[in-house]
Amino acid sequence: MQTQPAASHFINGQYVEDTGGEAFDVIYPATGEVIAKMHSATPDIINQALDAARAAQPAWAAMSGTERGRILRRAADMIRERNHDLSILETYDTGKPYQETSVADATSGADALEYFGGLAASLTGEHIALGDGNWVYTIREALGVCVGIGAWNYPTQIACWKGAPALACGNAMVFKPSETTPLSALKMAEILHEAGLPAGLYNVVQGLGDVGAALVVDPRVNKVSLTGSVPTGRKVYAAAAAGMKHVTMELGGKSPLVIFDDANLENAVSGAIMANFYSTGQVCSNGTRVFVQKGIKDAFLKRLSERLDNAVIGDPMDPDTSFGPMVSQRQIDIVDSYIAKGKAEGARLAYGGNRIDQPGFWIQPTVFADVTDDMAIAREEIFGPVMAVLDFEDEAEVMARANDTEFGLAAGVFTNDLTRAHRVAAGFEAGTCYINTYNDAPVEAPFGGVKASGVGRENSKAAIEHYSQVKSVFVRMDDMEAPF
Ligand SMILES: NC(=O)c1ccc[n+]([C@@H]2O[C@H](COP(=O)([O-])OP(=O)(O)OC[C@H]3O[C@@H](n4cnc5c(N)ncnc54)[C@H](O)[C@@H]3O)[C@@H](O)[C@H]2O)c1
Ligand SMILES: O=CCc1c[nH]cn1
Repeated sequence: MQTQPAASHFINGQYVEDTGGEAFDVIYPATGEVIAKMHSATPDIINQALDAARAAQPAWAAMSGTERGRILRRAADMIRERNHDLSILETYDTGKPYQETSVADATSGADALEYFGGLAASLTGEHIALGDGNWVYTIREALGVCVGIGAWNYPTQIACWKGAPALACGNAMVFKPSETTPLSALKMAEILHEAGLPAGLYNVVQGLGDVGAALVVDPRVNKVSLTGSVPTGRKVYAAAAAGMKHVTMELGGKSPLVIFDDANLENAVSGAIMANFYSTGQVCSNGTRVFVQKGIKDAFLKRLSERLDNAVIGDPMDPDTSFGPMVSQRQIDIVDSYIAKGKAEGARLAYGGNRIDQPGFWIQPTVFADVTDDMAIAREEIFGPVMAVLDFEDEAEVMARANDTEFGLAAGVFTNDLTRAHRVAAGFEAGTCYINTYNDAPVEAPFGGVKASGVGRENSKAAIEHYSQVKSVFVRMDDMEAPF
């Protein structure tokens, strides 16, 4: 497959290059090979993208929602038709196994375009009756130019989760993918334009944090949506606030997964695997603090080890492979440092813990048992395949401990006690909660965090609130009065 794109950026409906921008390599995580060479956006490239977005947006907003939606839904169909090639590209970009990318990346992007394309025609205001026959109507308006900034773990999904609602509401988008995974957003831009999106409405510019920062402060930008870490979120939120811009912040987490001793063991182990090892542990909502009630602890750890032995670690392009490499040298070094901290702090290494000696960024799925709340591996987001198993005695105790964190992205519970399940879900300080399941993220449901994990919601009708604003128009039918 040709992994080198025609140029680094996609602006005003076409590929654009500016070799004056700092060069950077795209690495295939499974082998460490360079698969593309890109250039970071120069100030001129950023200007071109924002000017194109600004110029194209009013006519797009003036189109009917039905027309806008038709284009988005056409793009969704095209993504599905090309799912195989897009999934291979996503695997090159991220290292995630094709077994995953073929069902969870381009398809998730297509779901978002289909869902928001379907909603576009029904984005309406309302009529509000006042006294004496007077009334107010509301108009749901686009915000203008939206900037999307992506993380590297779900590059296609993030490009679409931000682009689809933005475009459905009549906005233009300038999207900056993560510098680690810059390829697939360009494909999304290509497909959207092939589907009929007018030029200038979905632009992709490449670069590191400085390019993102330049976009956030630009006065032509009305809204910023970031998917990234909490430290980056704090900077981007502050910069956006200075310009009084709308924001969505999809940030990191250290989510709890609570397993009671009445849970179905096999399902609980499946939940813990999905909460820690899918995408080689690089999922924002991962339940990496696995609280296991003492009565089920030994059985849980035994069955977890048996199931982990079944992981197929190998060539990510092989459809049988279920566990791939980490995304980058930087990320595997971070994970390694946390494994060292876990050992140093006295946690018991129950599974894995070693790098796999081959080119690329390979590490074993890793489980620490006997973890305590104060350990770094229980408090800080690792963003890799490292599960921390903590013991607990009762519900009140575990709820206090589960919520004792600055994060609040997700939380899960496994139990067969119906009332306890709902009580626990209600008590979690988290934006996305799971009962007897983990890490589902369908477009129909709101997704996002509370506390330091974020502001706003992606997906579902809730996202519309974050990509549009409401104007109230007061109408007086009788005479207007004044005091003098
Ligand atoms: N809540 C969610 O939906 C969600 C989803 C995926 C990933 N994440 C989080 O993302 C993190 C991993 O991704 P990452 O390592 O790419 O995160 P990161 O914060 O390092 O980078 C995210 C993006 O922000 C850009 N950036 C960096 N500094 C910036 C600045 N000052 N101004 C503007 N942009 C800037 C980067 O270039 C990148 O595109 C984890 O914390 C993970 O939990 C959250
Ligand atoms: O990485 C965060 C978003 C997500 C969660 N599950 C699938 N995608």
